[in-house]
Amino acid sequence: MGENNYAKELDVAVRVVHMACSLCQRVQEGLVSSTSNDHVMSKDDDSLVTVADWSVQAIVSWMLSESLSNQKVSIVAEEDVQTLSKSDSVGLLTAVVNTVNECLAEAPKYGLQSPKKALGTSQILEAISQCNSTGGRKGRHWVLDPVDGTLGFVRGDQYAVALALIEEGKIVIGVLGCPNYPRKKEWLSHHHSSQTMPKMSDTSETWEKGCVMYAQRGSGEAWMQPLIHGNKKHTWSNSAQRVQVSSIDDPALATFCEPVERANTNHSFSAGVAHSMGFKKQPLRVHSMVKYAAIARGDAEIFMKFAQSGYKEKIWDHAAGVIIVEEAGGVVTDAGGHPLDFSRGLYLEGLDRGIVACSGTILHEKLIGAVYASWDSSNL
Ligand SMILES: Nc1ncnc2c1ncn2[C@@H]1O[C@H](COP(=O)(O)OS(=O)(=O)O)[C@@H](OP(=O)(O)O)[C@H]1O
Ligand SMILES: [Mg+2]
Ligand SMILES: [Mg+2]
Ligand SMILES: [Mg+2]
Repeated sequence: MGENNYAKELDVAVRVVHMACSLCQRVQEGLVSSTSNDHVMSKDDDSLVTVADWSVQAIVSWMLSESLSNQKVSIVAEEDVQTLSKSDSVGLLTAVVNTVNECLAEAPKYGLQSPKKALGTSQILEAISQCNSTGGRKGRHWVLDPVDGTLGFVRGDQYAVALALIEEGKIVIGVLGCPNYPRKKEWLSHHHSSQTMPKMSDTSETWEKGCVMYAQRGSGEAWMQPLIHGNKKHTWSNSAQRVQVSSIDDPALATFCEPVERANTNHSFSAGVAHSMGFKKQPLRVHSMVKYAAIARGDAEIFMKFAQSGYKEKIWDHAAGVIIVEEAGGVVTDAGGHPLDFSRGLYLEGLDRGIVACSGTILHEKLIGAVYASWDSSNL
């Protein structure tokens, strides 16, 4: 990964995200094939959380502390142990403990060290709850969304594992695991229930899906690795392929993506923007930061998200995706054209209306203009 200030951090982060992807695949297969949903819970805000969300947070927290123990590890992450510690969550907690230990036992496959003995419940709860940093403009903070797009995850569809490092308020590393990223970009637009694509739960080697992408600030390069698949006795090999944004700058040929759920973005506003831009294609609605991955890989040109006013975007929903798109040659700003500010704590404070990511400056300038023009005439 070249000589740089963050070589060790990036190396550990990429390996641990590979481990997390494997964990998620196993849990997702179980969820999709099971008739009960006792490994999925609702949080106080009615959003979903699963065994995978807590388990990934635990393994990332544990691995970062163990592997980078010469530094104090500050982690800002989505999950806490509130729901998991409730008296009626014993079954869930047992599932998390088993999932975490099963995953950590495989660490040597990824060139990392397993714990000497299986972690106990309290160690795992501690690893999860230690990710309670609030970030900010001083020092180093890891930013983790253990499962982004939990709804997609539960549906057997797209989701991502997102890990970034922020130093003095700036993102310096981003790693994005996309376990269901399809081999053919056309399959991104198919829901998992579609008859025309291989089933998401098909882990055979004939359909190699999934990747881990990563980038480091200022390198001008973004990279992608295939997931380590199946039961093959792989030893870690760091084969990576460079990714770059699309060169399409004609809106008529461009693909734009947006969140699936109406609750998370204003579909009719983005449809108006798309119309005035002259986009011809239907929007690509995909769960999670896989949308950023699609821009970085050149499979789509635009990502727009306009959350309801009053909703504050969280840094873990964007950090890894933003740096990967930028280093792959793209542009990410708020709807006013200003860079996103990751230095103000848990939220993207001061965000102007929404988030736009584009494959290049030509589309970006047009898009910002189209958002301004559409804003006044909309009743957002
Ligand atoms: N009301 C509202 N508005 C906007 N955004 C919200 C809202 N509520 C939640 N979230 C965050 O959206 C994250 C999921 O984004 P997606 O792009 O995957 O959404 S969608 O499922 O495709 O609709 C999701 O991330 P995860 O919780 O990690 O799945 C949330 O952080
Ligand atoms: Mg969530
Ligand atoms: Mg998220
Ligand atoms: Mg999440």
